[in-house]
Parts: sequence; C-alpha cells; structure tokens
Amino acid sequence: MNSSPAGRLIIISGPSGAGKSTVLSQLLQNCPLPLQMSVSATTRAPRPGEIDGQDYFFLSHERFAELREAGEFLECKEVFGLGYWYGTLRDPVATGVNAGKWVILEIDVEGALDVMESDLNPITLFLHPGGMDELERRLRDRNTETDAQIAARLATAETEFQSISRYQYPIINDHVDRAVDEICSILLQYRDC
Ligand SMILES: Nc1nc2c(ncn2[C@@H]2O[C@H](COP(=O)(O)OP(=O)(O)O)[C@@H](O)[C@H]2O)c(=O)[nH]1
Ligand SMILES: Nc1ncnc2c1ncn2[C@@H]1O[C@H](COP(=O)(O)OP(=O)(O)O)[C@@H](O)[C@H]1O
Repeated sequence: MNSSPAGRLIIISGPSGAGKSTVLSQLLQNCPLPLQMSVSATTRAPRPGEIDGQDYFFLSHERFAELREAGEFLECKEVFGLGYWYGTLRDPVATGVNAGKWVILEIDVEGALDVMESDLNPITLFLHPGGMDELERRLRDRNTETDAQIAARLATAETEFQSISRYQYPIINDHVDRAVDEICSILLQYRDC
C-alpha cells in the first residue's frame, strides 16, 4: 500500500525568455510543497554550465527516436521548427507523482495541450514576460542563442500567446519574487484538495 499523500502534476509554459527557469528555481527553494522538476529529454546541445541528467537528458536524434517509437514519452514535440526535439519521459513522472511529489513539467504549449487532454488533471500556468519588447530584451541579454535562434523563439512566442486562455493561471513575470509568490499561493490552494 502507498501511504504517501497524492502527488500532483503541474505544467508551466510560456515563451522562451519569459523567465520560466529563473522563476522555477526560486519556487523550488521557497515554496513549502514537495515540488520536483521533471527532467526532459532533448536533442539540442547543452548550453555552457548545463548538466546532463539535471537540466535535461541530452540525447542523440537516434536515441530520442528510439524512445519515441517505444512509447516512452508522455508527450514530445519538435519545438521552434529548428529540428530539435523535446520530450517528457513517462516513468520518472509517474514515479514522482506516486511518491507524493508535485512534479513540474516546464514544456511548450503543444506538449502542454496533449497533457491537458490526458486524465492526469494538471494544474496549468502560463508565464508571461509582459510584452514582446521585454521578451526580446531578455533573450538578447541572456546571450545563449544566435540571432536566428532568437528570431525562431520570438516567432513561436507570438503563436504561444494565442493559447494563453487554455491555461488556468496566466502569470506576469514582471518581478521574479512577485511571480514566485503568486505561483506558490496558487499551488498552496490545492494542498488539501
Ligand atoms: N513539449 C515539450 N517542450 C519542452 C520540453 N522541455 C522543454 N520544452 C520547451 O522547449 C522550449 C525550449 O527550451 P530550451 O531549449 O531549454 O530553451 P529556453 O526555453 O529558451 O530556455 C521551452 O518552451 C520549453 O518549455 C518537453 O519535455 N516537452
Ligand atoms: N522578472 C524578470 N525581470 C527581468 N529579467 C528576468 C526576469 N525573469 C527572468 N529574467 C531574465 O530573463 C532571461 C530569460 O530567463 P529564463 O529563466 O532563462 O527564461 P526561460 O526559461 O523562460 O527561457 C534570463 O537572463 C533571466 O535572468
């Protein structure tokens, strides 16, 4: 018998550069819930400082395709139309939720819509940077992508904003601390449900 309280699935989406990683790392440190990040698999190259198995599982295209064909992904998508795949592995998510964790999927809108249609009943949040100018500034200041990659991210952002109404909670990340507090308050409302 499993005596742990039930875990939850949480989805956070939002355009690249909105501040998802920044906000989530503070949320994990400051919100008194058993939160756990889902580690996605991707075929994109690691950025300097990113650690395999911690930030992502960095896979070859061949290995990713094998796992996809074997049905190992809860969802997977080619994001930004640049040939790079991203996917959520089923097993670690199920293991986390069964152990009472509140597992956070930081995934794109297309993948999120797939999970919303499943019977997993996720809590869904969309992080918004405030405006396109601010988004571009954050992407340029982050200095991790080429101009072409930034352009692809901005084009995808325009499309992603059109799906904001599919999420339960739109969050404006104007100040990191404020956004973290807002998200934590929302999640705490579900603690006794
Ligand atoms: N569908 C899906 N999208 C993912 C997954 N992991 C990451 N993403 C999305 O892929 C996009 C790019 O992520 P990344 O390459 O880390 O760049 P960043 O968002 O600019 O930091 C973001 O929109 C993520 O939310 C996943 O497992 N599935
Ligand atoms: N509220 C904020 N105000 C200003 N800059 C921010 C804010 N949140 C995040 N940033 C910065 O914006 C850039 C993109 O943030 P990041 O967390 O990498 O976004 P994402 O994970 O959504 O792609 C980073 O350089 C980060 O330091």
